[in-house]
Amino acid sequence: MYLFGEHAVVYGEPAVPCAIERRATVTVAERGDDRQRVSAADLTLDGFTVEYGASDDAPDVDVPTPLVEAAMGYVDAAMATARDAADRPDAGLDVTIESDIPLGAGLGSSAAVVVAAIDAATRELGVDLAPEAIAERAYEVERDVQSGEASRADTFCSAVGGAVRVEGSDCRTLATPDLPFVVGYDGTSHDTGELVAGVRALREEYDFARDTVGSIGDLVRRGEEALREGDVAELGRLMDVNHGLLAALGVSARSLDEMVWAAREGGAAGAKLTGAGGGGCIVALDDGAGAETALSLTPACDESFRAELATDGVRAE
Ligand SMILES: Nc1ncnc2c1ncn2[C@@H]1O[C@H](COP(=O)(O)OP(=O)(O)O)[C@@H](O)[C@H]1O
Ligand SMILES: C[C@@](O)(CCOP(=O)(O)O)CC(=O)O
Ligand SMILES: [Mg+2]
Repeated sequence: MYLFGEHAVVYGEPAVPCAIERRATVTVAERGDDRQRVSAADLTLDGFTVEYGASDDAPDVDVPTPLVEAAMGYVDAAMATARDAADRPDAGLDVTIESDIPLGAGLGSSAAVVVAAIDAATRELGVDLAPEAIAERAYEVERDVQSGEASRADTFCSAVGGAVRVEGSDCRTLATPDLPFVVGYDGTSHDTGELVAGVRALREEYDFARDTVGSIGDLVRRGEEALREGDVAELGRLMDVNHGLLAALGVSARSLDEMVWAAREGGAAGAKLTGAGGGGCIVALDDGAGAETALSLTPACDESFRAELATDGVRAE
C-alpha cells in the first residue's frame, strides 16, 4: 500500500509504499509436458481453472476471452519471465494461487502475485534469483500488462518488504517508525492500467495536471522528512494533501472520499486513497480505535482492518 506518491511515481516522482502483513501464496510444480495450468480460486471470476498449451492461443475455458486475459495477464507474464530466467521456454507449469489481498483495490495484489509467482517458478526450475532481480522482472511484467506504464514501487516493495522509497529506477529500503495503519475497503475492484491511462490523458490535456504530479513529488519529499522525524501528525497532514491531489488527477471516488472523511472524523492523523484508486482501499494513520470504528459504521466501507508493516518481503515457505 502507498503511504505517499502513487500515480506520480509513474512519471519519475518519488513514492513511499509500505509492505503489510497480507500475502499472496503461489505454488508451482513442473509438469511432464509443455502445458500451463493455473488455479486461482480468489479471482473475481468466481474461481476457475485455465489449462492451455504454450503455443495454443485460446485458453480452454467457458468464460469470455477478454475477461480471462484481463484476469490472467499478470500471472501469464510472470510465468513467461520465469521460464525465460531459467532458459526453459517450453517448461510446463502447474500454478496455484491463494491470496488474502483484496484484488484490484490498491493494496498491490498484482505485484504480490507476480513477485511470488516469479520466485516460486524460478525456484522450481532450479534458478535462485535475489529479491532485487525478482523485483526487476516483476516490474517489467507490470509495465507490459499495464500497457507500457508502471513504476517499480509495488513490485520492489513486495519483493524486499518493509517501507521503501522508489524514484525511477532508484529503489531503496527506508527505516520508519512503527506506523499505525488502518485500512478501509469498499469491496470493489478496478483496473490499474485504465486508471494510469486516465492520468496520462489528463496530463496530456492540461498543464496543471503535470503540475499536480510535480506537487505530489514535493509532498513526498516533505513526507520523507516527517518519516525521519517520526512525526505522525505531519505524516497525516501530508496524507490528506496527497488524497486531495490524487482527487485532482481524477482517481478518487465517492466511496473513497467517504471513507477518508470517516477515518479523519474518527480521529485519524490523516487518510488517503491507496494505489490506483477509482474505488478500493483507503489508508489512515490512527493509534486509537476511532478511525477503524468510524469506518466500520460507514455504509461505503465493506471491511476495515489494522495493517502491520511486514518486514519480510518474498519468501519460500
Ligand atoms: N489471487 C489472485 N489470483 C490471481 N490473480 C490475481 C490475484 N490477485 C490479483 N491478481 C491479478 O492482479 C490483478 C489486479 O491488479 P491491479 O489491477 O493492479 O490491482 P491491485 O494491484 O491494486 O490489487 C487481477 O486482475 C489479477 O490479474
Ligand atoms: C498507480 C500506480 O502508481 C500504483 C498502482 O497500484 P495498485 O496496482 O493499485 O496497487 C501505478 C504504478 O506505480 O505502476
Ligand atoms: Mg497492481
